[in-house]
Amino acid sequence: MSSNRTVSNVTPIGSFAGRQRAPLLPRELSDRELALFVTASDRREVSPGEMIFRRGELGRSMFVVESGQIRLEFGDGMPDKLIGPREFFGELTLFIGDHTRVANAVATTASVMHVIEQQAFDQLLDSEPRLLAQFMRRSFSYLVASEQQLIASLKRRNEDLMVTLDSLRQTQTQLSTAQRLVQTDELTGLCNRRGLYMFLEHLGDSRLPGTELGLLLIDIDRFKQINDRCGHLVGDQVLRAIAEEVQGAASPCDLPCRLGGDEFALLTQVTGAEELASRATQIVTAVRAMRFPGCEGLKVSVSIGARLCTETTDWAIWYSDTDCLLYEVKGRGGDGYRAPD
Ligand SMILES: Nc1nc2c(ncn2[C@@H]2O[C@H](COP(=O)(O)OP(=O)(O)OP(=O)(O)O)[C@@H](O)[C@H]2O)c(=O)[nH]1
Repeated sequence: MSSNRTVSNVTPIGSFAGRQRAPLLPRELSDRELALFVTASDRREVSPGEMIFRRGELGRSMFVVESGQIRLEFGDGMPDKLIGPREFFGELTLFIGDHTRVANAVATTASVMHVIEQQAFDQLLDSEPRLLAQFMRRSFSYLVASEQQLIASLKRRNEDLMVTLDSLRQTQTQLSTAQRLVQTDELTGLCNRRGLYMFLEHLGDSRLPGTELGLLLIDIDRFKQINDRCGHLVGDQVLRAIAEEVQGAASPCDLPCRLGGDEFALLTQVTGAEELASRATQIVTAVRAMRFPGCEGLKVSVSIGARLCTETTDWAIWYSDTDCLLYEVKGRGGDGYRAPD
C-alpha cells in the first residue's frame, strides 16, 4: 500500500512517463490525473486470464492500467471492451459507492494495474478537487455516451429482430400456402391423393368417439364418352359438380378428395353401415339429377363402393376391398352403390 496517498505535486511517473498524447482517448488519463492516481494507489500485477472482478460483485476500487490489457465482458450479447495502458475502469464504484459490477474484468495479457480504493479517492477529492471534478465529468460524459450508444444499438437490434420476425411470418404463411396447394386438387378444390395420405397419417387425432371409419370410392360412369361428346370443358364442369356433391355429403371431420381423373373418395366417420349407405345414396341420387346447359340431354351417373374400415388394416386394404365393390357396380352398368352383404 502506498504510504502517502495525498498528492499535491503531480508529475508522470514509472512506465507512464513521457507518453503524453493529445487528444486523450475517452478513457485515457492525462499526465496529471495519471500521476495523481498512481501515487494514491497500490500496484498490482495480474497474469493472463486472471479475473480481476466479476459481474454482480460489489465494487470496492477503481483500476488504472499501466501495461498489458484488460477485457471487460458485459455479457448478454453486448460487445466486450478492451482497456489498455493509461486507461481506467471500475471507477463508478468510487463515484456512487455500493455499486455492483456490470462486467467481468479479465486480464488478456500479463498486466500491471494501479488499484485506487475509496478512502484514497476521497482524499484526492479533498486535495485536488478541480482535477478530480474534471476527471469525473469526463468519465460521466463517457458513460452517458456509452449508454446512448447502447440504447441506439439495442433499438437497431430490436428493429432488425422485428424485420426478421416479419420475414419469418411471411415465410411461414408462404410455406403453409404452398403446403395447402400441394395437397389440393386444382380443378375441384378438394384434397388430392397427397392430401389424403397426409390426412391418414394424422387420422388418429381426428377420430370421433362412438363412430366407425367408412370409405366411399366414387367413379364417374363412362366419363370418357362425356368428354368426347361434350368436350373437356363440360367434362371439367361435371368433375366440379360431383366434387361439390361429395363435399356436401361430408361431415366436418370427414375427408372428401379427388384421387385423380374421374375417381373420388370420401373417408367418413359414421355410426355404422346404415349411415354409410345413406351417404352413398345421397351422392348417387344427386349426381343422377345433374343437368348441364352446355350439353343438353347429358346424363351423368357414378358407381360407388362403400365399406366400413377396420383400424387394424390400412389404406391399401381399404382401397382394394372398396374398389372391388365399385367394380361390381360398374359390371352391372353403374349408377348405384355396393356395400358388403
Ligand atoms: N375433362 C377432364 N377429363 C379428365 C380429367 N382427368 C382425366 N380425364 C379423363 O377422364 C377419362 C377417364 O376415362 P376412363 O378411365 O376410361 O373411365 P370412364 O370413361 O369413366 O370409364 P368407366 O370408368 O369404365 O365407366 C379419360 O378420358 C381422361 O382423359 C380432367 O381433369 N378433366
